[in-house]
Amino acid sequence: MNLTEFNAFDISDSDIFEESAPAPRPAQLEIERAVRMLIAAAGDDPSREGVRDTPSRVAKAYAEWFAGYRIDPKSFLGRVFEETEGYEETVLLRDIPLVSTCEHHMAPITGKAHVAYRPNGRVVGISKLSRLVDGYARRLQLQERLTNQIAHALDDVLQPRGVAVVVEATHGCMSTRGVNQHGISMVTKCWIGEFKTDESIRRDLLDSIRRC
Ligand SMILES: Nc1nc2c(ncn2[C@@H]2O[C@H](COP(=O)(O)OP(=O)(O)OP(=O)(O)O)[C@@H](O)[C@H]2O)c(=O)[nH]1
Ligand SMILES: [Zn+2]
Repeated sequence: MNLTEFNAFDISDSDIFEESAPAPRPAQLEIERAVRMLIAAAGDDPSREGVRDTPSRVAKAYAEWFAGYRIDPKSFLGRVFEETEGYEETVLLRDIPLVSTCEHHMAPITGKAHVAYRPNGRVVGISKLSRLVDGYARRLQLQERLTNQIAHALDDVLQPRGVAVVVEATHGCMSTRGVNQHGISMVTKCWIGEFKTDESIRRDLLDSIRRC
């Protein structure tokens, strides 16, 4: 897509969803123009003092909310450590804060992810698990896809004996519009390897997530 020819209504799915090579994004001024249109559509006056700078703020916010299109989250797992002293039990990073955006309504998804793996001689720095979650979350997402992407990335790179990802999140599109229901959370899970085949390992993990 040529930026100089950009029209806000011409973005196609392939422009947005190319996995490894994200498409160029609309220029700042084009985003601001679209946001002014949305302010007017909401029924307000885009030239009013209070909202005059809102389009540029929203453009900046987009860069944060959708930073995940600019990176390959798997690259965070590039550094692995092999001196694990034979540690073979589950490694769990619990309660990773999650901020994402629902692809159906562009409403916030907020919650927590729990990411676990059973090492096969190699471990990663635990902060990289948080970065991995954030990298996939900062895109337009379905919770199911997000859960699977995190798990399969960890499995591909680390090739551990098992991977488990549990995501619990609330969807703004349910709490602020539509059914307008608060206090609901969606729970999604992905089990790979020993977490899928061994029920006691899975149960032990769920116990650890609920509280050590
Ligand atoms: N499975 C799944 N559904 C989601 C997710 N995020 C939002 N949804 C749902 O996506 C659905 C979209 O349904 P539609 O009927 O096309 O849209 P809608 O008319 O706005 O639906 P309502 O939200 O029921 O008003 C809704 O049921 C949302 O609750 C998600 O991560 N996973
Ligand atoms: Zn939604």
